[in-house]
Amino acid sequence: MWEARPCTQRLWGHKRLRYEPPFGNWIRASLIDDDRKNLSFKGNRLNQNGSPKHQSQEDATGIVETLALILPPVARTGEVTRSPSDGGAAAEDGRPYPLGPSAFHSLEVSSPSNPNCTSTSAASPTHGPVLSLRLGSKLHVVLSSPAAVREAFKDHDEALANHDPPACSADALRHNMVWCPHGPLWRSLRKVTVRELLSVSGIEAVSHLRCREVQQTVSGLRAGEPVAVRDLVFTTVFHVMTGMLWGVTPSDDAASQFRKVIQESIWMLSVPNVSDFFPKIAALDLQGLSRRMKELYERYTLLFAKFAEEKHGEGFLKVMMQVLEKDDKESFTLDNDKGLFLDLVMAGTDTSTSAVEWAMSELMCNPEAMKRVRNELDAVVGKGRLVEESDLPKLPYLCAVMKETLRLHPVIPLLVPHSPSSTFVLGGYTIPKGSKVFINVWAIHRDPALWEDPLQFRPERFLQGNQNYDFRGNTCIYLPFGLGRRICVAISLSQRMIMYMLASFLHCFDWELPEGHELELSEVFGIVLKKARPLVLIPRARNHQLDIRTLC
Ligand code: HEM
Repeated sequence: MWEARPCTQRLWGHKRLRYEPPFGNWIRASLIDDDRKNLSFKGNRLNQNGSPKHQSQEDATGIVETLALILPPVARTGEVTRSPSDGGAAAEDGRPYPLGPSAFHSLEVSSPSNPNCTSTSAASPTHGPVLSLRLGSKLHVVLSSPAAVREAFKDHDEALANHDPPACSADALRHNMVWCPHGPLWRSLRKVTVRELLSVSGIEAVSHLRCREVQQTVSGLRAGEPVAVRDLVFTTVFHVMTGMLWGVTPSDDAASQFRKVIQESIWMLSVPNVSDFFPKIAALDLQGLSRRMKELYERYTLLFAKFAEEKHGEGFLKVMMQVLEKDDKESFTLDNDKGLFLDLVMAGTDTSTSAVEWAMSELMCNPEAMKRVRNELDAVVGKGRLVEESDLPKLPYLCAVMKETLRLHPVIPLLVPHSPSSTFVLGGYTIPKGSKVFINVWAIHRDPALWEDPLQFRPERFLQGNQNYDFRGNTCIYLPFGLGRRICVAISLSQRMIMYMLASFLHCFDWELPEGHELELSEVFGIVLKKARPLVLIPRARNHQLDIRTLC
């Protein structure tokens, strides 16, 4: 009845479910359900002229319905509950209302790119801006319009201040910032991280580190030799992060072990886990993911101790040790430090890597934009020296390229799922405590009612200095870093790293595709939205007056 096909690859970007419990085949079979394959994320199609075409906002439902694909059919009640006006059951006194697509028909939002244009039902054309899916025993809610998101985070910010930790992270990752419940521990961790590491002065203090790593990467490139952009960027960001945190660039062996831990942990967070849909049987750990995550965490613990020993704690670790020693008001321990460091490397590497890979891909598809970036770089930096971080504020077009990339390819397309700590009413519908709330940023960023030509890569739209497009998510129209209390903690650092890497790559080299390679922009949907096929490019030396290889 079930036939194995590489459908899981398209959905989650992994070749197979590696940790297969006794129920492995059963779970895999459900991922490959033939009847539902049309609901899966389709990948980008080609235009008539052969250039890659982005998926339209109408395909946004694909993201949502992809959620429905991840459960075994027996458990998937799968209903998309409709509001009364769509024929759904009306709410009765005291009972939770069904969630439905018409909830926001009366709420209007205007578009910054097109002020005359208003969006009502906004981003999810098939099911509307608010919908619910019952997957297993857990209610999933997806918000797909700025109005819905604004009401949720304006009026119910506190209730939505918890992330919903995946079952496999149970023991291992609960000490860290991303999954820690909203409360004194989370506040302490966030406060110290921002104050000591990610404030303007904290970021400035380690600019030499970013400079060293980026220059080393650039000088290691050989003209004419193909490189996988993803690997190149991952290694650079990874070294920057470890340098910032431990004050040490790990030896090749330790780095490769740590990298495996990071990549495997990220992979596991994207694997559909039965325990997430049936929390009552989570203790059985049917897929062995919790056990595997625990093993990874133990491996990481050894590496953490090794790095700390090597340098007796420098970088952020040194600061955290001092805080631990002198400030007993802070309610965290060395375990929290350990969790926090893992968190920062995990949250920082894959996201920044994906953003740079997407930006390079888009620029390769859009020669006009590429030319404009080049001209800007040559005018500001010239040909006699390398880019420096202090050049970045003078590169507005490059900044617009980064913003447009994060619009079309938000690297965390549904944000980290939030879990209401109390039941609240949103647009007339009840969102129950303990449900799982996703914000469909991907759909909002492609809504034609909010963006002119939403599928076109047009960095110019960000050049008007419109405050609606800042990274704080205040207007709920542009939210690549999320919004509210759990907004990304590293917005400034990410901006710097992404722009600096792009500027250096594009200033030093011309890039071309290897012969026979086609440029395509298909996406793989997971916790991080990645390019389905890694981008491979060949650097060609530019007409510079400096020898890049002699720099480091
Ligand atoms: C392109 C780069 C990045 C993007 C697009 C991005 C995006 C996000 C998003 C969407 C969230 C969740 C917000 C929410 O749930 O509402 C988040 C949270 C977080 N990010 Fe980032 N991020 C990036 C880079 C980084 C980097 C470089 C670091 C670390 C140095 C980092 C650390 C974190 C942490 C710790 C959280 C959890 C914050 C909390 O729960 O309080 N991120 N990020």
